[in-house]
Amino acid sequence: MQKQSRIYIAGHRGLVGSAILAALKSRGYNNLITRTHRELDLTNQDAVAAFFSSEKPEYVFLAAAKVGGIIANNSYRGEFIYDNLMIQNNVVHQSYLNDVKKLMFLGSTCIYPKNAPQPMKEEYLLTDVLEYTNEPYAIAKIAGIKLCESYNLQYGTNFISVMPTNLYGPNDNFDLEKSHVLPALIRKIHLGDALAKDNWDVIRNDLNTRPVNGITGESPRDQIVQILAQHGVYRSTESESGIAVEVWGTGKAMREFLWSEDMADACVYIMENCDFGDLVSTAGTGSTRQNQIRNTHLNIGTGQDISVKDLAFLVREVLNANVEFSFDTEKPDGTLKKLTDVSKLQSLGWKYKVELQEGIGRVYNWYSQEIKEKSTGISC
Ligand SMILES: NC(=O)C1=CN([C@@H]2O[C@H](COP(=O)(O)OP(=O)(O)OC[C@H]3O[C@@H](n4cnc5c(N)ncnc54)[C@H](OP(=O)(O)O)[C@@H]3O)[C@@H](O)[C@H]2O)C=CC1
Ligand SMILES: C[C@H]1O[C@H](OP(=O)(O)OP(=O)(O)OC[C@H]2O[C@@H](n3cnc4c(=O)[nH]c(N)nc43)[C@H](O)[C@@H]2O)[C@@H](O)[C@@H](O)C1=O
Repeated sequence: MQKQSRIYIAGHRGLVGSAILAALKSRGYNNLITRTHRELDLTNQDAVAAFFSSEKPEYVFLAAAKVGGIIANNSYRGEFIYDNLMIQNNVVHQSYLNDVKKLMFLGSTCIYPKNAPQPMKEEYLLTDVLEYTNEPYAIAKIAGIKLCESYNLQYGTNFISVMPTNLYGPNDNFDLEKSHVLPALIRKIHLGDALAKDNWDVIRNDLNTRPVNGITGESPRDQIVQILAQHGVYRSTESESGIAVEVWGTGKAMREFLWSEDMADACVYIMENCDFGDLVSTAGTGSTRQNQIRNTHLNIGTGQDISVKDLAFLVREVLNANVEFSFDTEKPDGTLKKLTDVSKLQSLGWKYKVELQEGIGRVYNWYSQEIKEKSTGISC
């Protein structure tokens, strides 16, 4: 990529897209193309075709998708499969028709079988059944990998698929129902600590920044207490601090977390240094060659994981919060372990930098700062 190349970042306001946009800007790329969801609905075939033919991007980062945590994936199954298939079909196909030089498709590690051997190598794709809670999303993502691979093989395109582990960072989704575990725990523990201290300014500012089911910081206290309890933050005589924060599932599920800016760094690094041809260049002949071509996607992760229970303890420690935890075993655990094997990416020369504890501190600072700015109207 040249500094003046026309680079389209689809999903530039999201967790990953915003980090990719910042990473490109900081490296001096100066011809960046963005559209919000409202400006360009990527599920709309005609709109996407018109956009590509007028903007003619040379490089594409496809970080737009329907994304959510375990309950959102399980509840909105139709939307997760339809939106993601439509977005990726439209963007990948128009990239081919408009001679895009290189495209990066973002998948997810949930493409691997539920009981895949650990750590999960790229070659474990399509070797067994998927985790049911996110099967529609995973099937859409697998279709995206195969779309890129098939276009590369038939049309000679240069489309690369990466499979990131669970990500976190600024601009994440902190919705208490639809978000992923790390932002959900940060927010619940933040609110629980404020409730323990009877710090209503903190609670009200949080709800004014992100209302919960229509309840804002201006709502009466009893309604606020009720809505927090519905989302697993409540007063409890059984806990020492007087506050319980509910953790979904047994707490035994293991997850691997990567800081979003590290993820963006990896994406730009791969786009700058790696082509589809490099990923198949070591392919042999016959069935060996076919197996190699089948597994040209790249895992992106840290190679380290933590149980959900220990994650809750770690978040509490970083936030210095005074809450106890209860476990809602009616909620699903999902895949019990999904640790990425990152040896392929490391052999290409990339490794993560930000450790989980540091990242949690950084994202909490971002979260607190955003609440401060929105509640005072003063931008720092
Ligand atoms: N978050 C995670 O832990 C992980 C994410 N990934 C993958 O990384 C990618 C980015 O995820 P993440 O940043 O977390 O997601 P976010 O939900 O934070 O952002 C998604 C972005 O997609 C845009 N978008 C969604 N639907 C449409 C649409 N129909 N038309 C146009 N734009 C749309 C949104 O636009 P707008 O802001 O304008 O509404 C938003 O900017 C996805 O492919 C996801 O599957 C993979 C593994 C883990
Ligand atoms: C990125 C990834 O994200 C999703 O898969 P997931 O990793 O299962 O998602 P999650 O972050 O929501 O949960 C991780 C674990 O954490 C537990 N958990 C505890 N307490 C809360 C909680 O309060 N909220 C949430 N969301 N989870 C909680 C939860 O029960 C589970 O055991 C899919 O989109 C998948 O397709 C995908 O790609």
